[in-house]
Amino acid sequence: MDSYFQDAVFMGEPAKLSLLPSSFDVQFSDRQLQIPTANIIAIHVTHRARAEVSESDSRIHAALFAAGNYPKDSVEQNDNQGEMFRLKSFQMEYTGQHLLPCPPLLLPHLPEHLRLPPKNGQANIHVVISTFSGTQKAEGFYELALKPLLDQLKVSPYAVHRTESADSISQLTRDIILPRVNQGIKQLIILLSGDGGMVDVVNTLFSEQMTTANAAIPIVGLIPMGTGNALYNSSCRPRPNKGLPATTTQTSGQEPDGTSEDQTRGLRNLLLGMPKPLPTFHVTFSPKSTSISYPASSTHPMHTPLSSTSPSGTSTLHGCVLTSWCLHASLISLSDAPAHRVHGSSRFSTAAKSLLCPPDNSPTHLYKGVVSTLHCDQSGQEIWEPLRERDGSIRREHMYILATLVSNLEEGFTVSPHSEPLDGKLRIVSIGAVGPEEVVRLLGLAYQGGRHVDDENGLVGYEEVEGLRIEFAEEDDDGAEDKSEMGRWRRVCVDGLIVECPRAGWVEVRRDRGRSVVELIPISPAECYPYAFASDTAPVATSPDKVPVTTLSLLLRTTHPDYIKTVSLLSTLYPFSHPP
Ligand SMILES: Nc1ncnc2c1ncn2[C@@H]1O[C@H](COP(=O)(O)OP(=O)(O)OP(=O)(O)O)[C@@H](O)[C@H]1O
Repeated sequence: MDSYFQDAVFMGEPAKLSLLPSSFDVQFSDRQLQIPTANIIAIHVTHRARAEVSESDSRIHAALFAAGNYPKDSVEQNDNQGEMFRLKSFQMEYTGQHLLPCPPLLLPHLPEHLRLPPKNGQANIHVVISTFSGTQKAEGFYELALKPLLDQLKVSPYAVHRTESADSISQLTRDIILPRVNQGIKQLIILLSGDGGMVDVVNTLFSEQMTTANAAIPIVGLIPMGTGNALYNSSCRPRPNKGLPATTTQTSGQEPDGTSEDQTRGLRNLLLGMPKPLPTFHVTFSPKSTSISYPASSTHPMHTPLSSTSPSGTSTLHGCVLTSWCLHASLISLSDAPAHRVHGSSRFSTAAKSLLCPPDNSPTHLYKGVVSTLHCDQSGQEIWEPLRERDGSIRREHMYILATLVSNLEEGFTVSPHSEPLDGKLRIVSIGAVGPEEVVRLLGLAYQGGRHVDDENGLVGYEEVEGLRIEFAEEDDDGAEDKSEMGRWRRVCVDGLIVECPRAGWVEVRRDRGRSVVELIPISPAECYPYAFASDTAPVATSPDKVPVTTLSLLLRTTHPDYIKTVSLLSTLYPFSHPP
């Protein structure tokens, strides 16, 4: 294989460096170190030498940050849930005229959003740790990976906020972020959470007054700490099934070698990505709709009336991921119930089982109502059209209804394969009255890169729409043992929030067309051009009076075979110091 080599000193020891599509290689005289490219956060130029550096002394100094996840008590575990992450730096120094040839990962200087100065003594970079998200790993990730990275990069002062209740992120947004937004002060929120944290930020900014002209929309850098992380998996990392261009360093016909992966959990995007407006939608609920939650102390759901500012009594929520009804909404709602929460991460499968094959042997529920989609014709005229059966009749029973702005609901579940990161297009996925085996088969195809939308039997509807309306024809479920669950078939999910509509109620979803309230740092340029590391890439020339010092940041995973290989080498050279 043709490759580019750079003579170097790596942690004080002579070595040859090369950066290939799949790995960063350090070749010592007696051994080799290989680090997967997927774990590289960035190569950071921290210093450029003065003009007095002579041509004969054109050494380039570099430091390498490495971070990895490892089991809590140094015990190897095989599931992702048990892993923790950490960051580590390595110093490199290399000679010659060229900077390490990896422009997509090169960070010549900190991006503007990490250089936001404090104002009146208050930091404008906020780290928000959602302590309950996912399997509660956000605090550990902050301490072991994010904090050391921010500190070593010497980013502007930042404030750290930890959630203490389900309302913490909304409160922070309302009390601290929003007033500064209105003063025109640019802020960065580094959000360690699942989709729920983003929904709280978005809804608070929509619900509170954002004075128009002067408002400075906050930027969000998302660090995925939730269960599904739909927004992150759709907009902030490349999809595994998306093909990448071949390069001269690849043997013809070879699949890309894991290079499309980004295992840095949002840290690479934070350093190398450019903020983009986050598309959103709004959902209007008929009067008397209630949000559903399960308080820790109770096995019964709590119904809280949605607030309404409309004279007609309707309520509005905003979202950036999805609105669903039928199986998806029931699944999210049921899996949150205490009876299923006790199953931990397998609560979704136990909830799915009880919905598809009810324990009392009753048939799988088919959801009753009329669902219409909204399109605009060429003159901008709005046209509502109900979903129909093949014979042209209006469809009145449904199994799966989901409108989404994103491609993936979790890493491997591609619900909307045509959705591109932040493209702002609302797409609906619909399945009519099919049995449990069929719906399992169809949704299984979504795990194969979204093949369900091309189902040969034409059972899956998939189209881009402007909006969606559901008119419920579900009566109360008299069979429900718990009377507070009687309206369960009229529950809708908006980005994880569950709302129950009254009998004969309705829901309407529309794309937001106005100004975004948040900018998201999406997929980084490094992900778009991962093969620019290849040998045919022209190295970045550096004149002798511009000698950069760089930092290479890596995130390593203990369970990845490459990591185990790498760490066994690294640990003999530079032992990790485990936290107390
Ligand atoms: N200290 C806390 N006490 C109570 N609730 C909290 C606390 N911290 C966070 N929460 C709530 O926990 C929920 C976490 O949701 P989030 O979406 O971040 O994670 P998730 O549901 O595990 O992941 P995803 O939505 O990606 O599947 C949010 O509703 C948040 O408000």
